[in-house]
Amino acid sequence: MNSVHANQPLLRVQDLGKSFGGVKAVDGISFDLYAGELLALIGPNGAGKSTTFNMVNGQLKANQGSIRLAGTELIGLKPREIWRLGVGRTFQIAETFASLTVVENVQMALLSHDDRLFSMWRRAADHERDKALDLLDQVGMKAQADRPCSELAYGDVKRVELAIAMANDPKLLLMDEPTAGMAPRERNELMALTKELVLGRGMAVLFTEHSMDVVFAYADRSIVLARGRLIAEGKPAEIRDHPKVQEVYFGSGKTFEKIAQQSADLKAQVNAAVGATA
Ligand SMILES: Nc1ncnc2c1ncn2[C@@H]1O[C@H](COP(=O)(O)OP(=O)(O)OP(=O)(O)O)[C@@H](O)[C@H]1O
Repeated sequence: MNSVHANQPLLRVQDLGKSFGGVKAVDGISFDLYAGELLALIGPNGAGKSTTFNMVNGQLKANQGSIRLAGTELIGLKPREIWRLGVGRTFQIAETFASLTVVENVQMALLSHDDRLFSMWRRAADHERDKALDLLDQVGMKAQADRPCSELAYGDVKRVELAIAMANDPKLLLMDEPTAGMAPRERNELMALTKELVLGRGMAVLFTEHSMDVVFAYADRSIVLARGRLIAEGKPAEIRDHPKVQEVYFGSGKTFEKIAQQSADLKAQVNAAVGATA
């Protein structure tokens, strides 16, 4: 399945495993992720998605296997070291500083990247404001730079979170349920923007997602976990038609065909309405 890629993978995960007591939360999974790709990590509840995610960002230490970023082994490194190597992640709304303005939030992130101390905050108001504005421009939020984050609509907060994640100039961005709690139109706009950033910056995104319409519309490939094992990998159509996926993931009567059609309809409507490029 990876033979179409001429280059080396940015992220190479091999035989990765993690147990909690007797539970094998992740049981020997392997996958590759290439620059310029959005890879969805999907599967039913308890499949091992969060555990996998947290091993990649260093919050959890793997029991077995290997996670290499551009050839560098990440297992054993601290989360901050992994972040410094270029693995970023988006943080939820509660973790932005709601009382600060939009641009100040991004400046805080730039400050952190440059390893300045929080106590230097008084000088941070001037810290790389232009760079912060440029990041906000990339997510379509420059015009709202001086508004407090607390006043923003939810979809706009998500855009600011993306700008904050970009401050570290990540090679790999991890997004945990990026569209949770969003309306369909907002979901599509955020994912279209994410795709633009991936292509524009040549980075890669690994994201978990429960909304299959988002996965089918925006993921270049998906990997499917069930009970800690990787049961399928491929493009949306390959996932949709995979018998094992149908068996373990969709016992609910909601067919892939319906979801795929909803996803295509929704994307077409949004593109027509906002002129978005996906
Ligand atoms: N800290 C922990 N201690 C013990 N068991 C854990 C821990 N974290 C996860 N597990 C178990 O590991 C398995 C995988 O959990 P994980 O949270 O990775 O799944 P998930 O696919 O992210 O699920 P969800 O979609 O519900 O968030 C589950 O059986 C879970 O109960």
